[in-house]
Amino acid sequence: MATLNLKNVKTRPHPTARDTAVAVRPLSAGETIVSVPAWTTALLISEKGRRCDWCGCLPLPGDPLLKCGGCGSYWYCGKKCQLRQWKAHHRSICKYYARYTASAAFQGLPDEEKVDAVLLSHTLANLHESPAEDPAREDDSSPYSVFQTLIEYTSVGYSVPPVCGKSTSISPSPEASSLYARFGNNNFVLHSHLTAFAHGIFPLTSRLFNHSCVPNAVVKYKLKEADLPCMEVVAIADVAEDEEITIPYLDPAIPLDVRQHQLQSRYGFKCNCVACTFQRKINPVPFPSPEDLKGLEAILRQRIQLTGVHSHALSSRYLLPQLPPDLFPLLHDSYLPSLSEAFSKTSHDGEYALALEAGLTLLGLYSMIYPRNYPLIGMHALELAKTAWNASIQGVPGKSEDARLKEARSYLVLSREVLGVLGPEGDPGGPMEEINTLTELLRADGPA
Ligand SMILES: C[S@@+](CC[C@H](N)C(=O)[O-])C[C@H]1O[C@@H](n2cnc3c(N)ncnc32)[C@H](O)[C@@H]1O
Repeated sequence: MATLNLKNVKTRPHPTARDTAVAVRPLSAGETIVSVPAWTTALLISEKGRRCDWCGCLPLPGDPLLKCGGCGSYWYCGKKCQLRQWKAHHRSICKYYARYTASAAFQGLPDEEKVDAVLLSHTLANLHESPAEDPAREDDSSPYSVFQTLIEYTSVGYSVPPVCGKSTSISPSPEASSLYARFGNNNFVLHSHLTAFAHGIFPLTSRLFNHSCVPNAVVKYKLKEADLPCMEVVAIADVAEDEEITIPYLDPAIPLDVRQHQLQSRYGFKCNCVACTFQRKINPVPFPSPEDLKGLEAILRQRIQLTGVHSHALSSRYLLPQLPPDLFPLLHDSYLPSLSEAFSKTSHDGEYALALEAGLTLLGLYSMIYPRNYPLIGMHALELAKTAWNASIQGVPGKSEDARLKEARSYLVLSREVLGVLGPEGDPGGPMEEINTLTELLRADGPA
């Protein structure tokens, strides 16, 4: 396929990744770079019967999902979603689905692969079912054509899962093999408020965006009844014209070795982003001794300098490579998980003073590891705001009620700013609604 040239982004050759996406014009944090409807999706096993198999929406209260009368295993918001999925692929799957999912070949797959097996079945059925509507084989910008140009999965030893349909053969067809060869390193896990609910194929996004552990864009999903989920790639930093646009293929906070292994085995490349390069240079780091830890954590909290006004309290530059050597032990693989667990446990147990201290330390660590405006920072700031609010209600010693409320407000402002850059996504409600509710409660509690 030739280079792509869209409104905000185009492809440019890359020395090792074939192509990369660059901005066609300057982009601001919060701008949607591309909007790509799913080609096909498949719900996670845990979400079956909970949301619509077509549009991914949750049912409205008092309006249960409609079950497919044929297979009894697909659920829809209503007739419109059902009809659309029927035409897209369900009519060639429905009567074989029960036999397929009960088969030893399907049952033997791990859950994640079961979802990909169903996704492959949907995709193949879609190709066979709608040739007239699918301009695929001629139109070079159709999802099918773009998908066929994607880089193949290089991992050795994967096998093509069984496909649902008339044939009971477990040997994959050349078409199934060719599609599946691009699944592992190109497909996406759809999420709502950072919680996964489906796997999906978005060929244009796969064709465009490379990975970085310090990305300047992230993906989110918009859900609308009767439409397939739509992916939006959103800039989380200002991007200059011609600058590369990258997204995270995995959580940049995963320990370096695990991250590198996953990027190599699943995507076939060695990541040379600024975070990996720096972490490779300083690895291995010692675990901080209990005596040192208290002092290092205090420094981390000071570095945040949460002024109580806005996210500009967090630096706009990516600071990890400037980390003073004294603080390197905080990058030990087991430190972040233990700190995160300490925060969850203490806030769950109502030990709010301890939770607020651990939570602020964790915010300090996140702000070093993640780029500014990374959604998880906003989610964590919201948790901290709720914890500070609870501490104010409980009259937790150590600070006055007013000081706790002020703390809650400052975390809330940070959370709103960071999640505001991402904008609305996923299911209704979620963090933005929680931020609005808490803002009202805090307003009722007197002046800032
Ligand atoms: C979803 S595609 C990205 C688009 C791809 N560059 C292309 O030209 O079609 C994923 C593949 O791109 C390559 N890739 C992505 N990020 C990379 C990076 N940071 N460094 C090197 N290769 C990368 C890998 O081959 C990976 O399997």
